[in-house]
Amino acid sequence: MVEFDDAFRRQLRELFVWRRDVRRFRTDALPDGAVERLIETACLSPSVGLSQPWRFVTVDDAVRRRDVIDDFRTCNADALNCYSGERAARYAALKLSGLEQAPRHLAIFADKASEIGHGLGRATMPETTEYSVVAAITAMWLAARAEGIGIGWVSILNPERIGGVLDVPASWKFIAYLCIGYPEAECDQPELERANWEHRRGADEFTLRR
Ligand SMILES: Cc1cc2c(cc1C)N(C[C@H](O)[C@H](O)[C@H](O)COP(=O)(O)O)c1[nH]c(=O)[nH]c(=O)c1N2
Repeated sequence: MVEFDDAFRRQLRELFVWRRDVRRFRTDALPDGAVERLIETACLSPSVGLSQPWRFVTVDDAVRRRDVIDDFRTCNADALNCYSGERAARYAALKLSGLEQAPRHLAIFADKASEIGHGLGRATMPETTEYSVVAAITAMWLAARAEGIGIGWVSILNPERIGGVLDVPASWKFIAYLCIGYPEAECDQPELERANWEHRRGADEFTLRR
């Protein structure tokens, strides 16, 4: 049996504190196999019925990457139009993706048609397929940070267009597009907090007692 001591627990807590959503990447390449190793770790995550519905698409083709960046620009311009006044000015000043600089792009889908797991746990809650994929992404995010690798989750994208650009099966639901690379800097505070967009709140604010 493997046991974890207090020193490990303290370090694990630091890992959670220092994990960041990264938008500012160095452009130097990651070591060979780094992304593949992160995918392997992500595959250790819990999944409904052990269905392992995560599907990973590494995106290295320059044309496809450019199409994704163009889609981000379109979606981000549309998003800006949803704000007005001072909030719009603040939104416009945010950096909301590192798509241009990040050396690696990784798209992640949930396979809604997979029969792995034989439907266990999904009859009343089919959305647990997507939840399982998100659990894997969170694991990857933390595992990456433990190696000094940054991940930025980009959701300002059109899921249908991304599915088309990447030519994936129709049953794959788009979950996330990740930028992966070394961060320009490390920080223990969310970038959106530093930019005065929103602040991290304490657990009490989100906890009901019954
Ligand atoms: C599902 C989902 C989707 C997105 C994000 C996160 C998650 C969980 N985040 C990152 C988000 O802004 C960030 O996690 C919070 O601001 C908290 O910061 P840290 O992750 O603690 O650094 C994010 N960030 C960004 O700049 N562009 C984006 O499109 C998204 N989309």
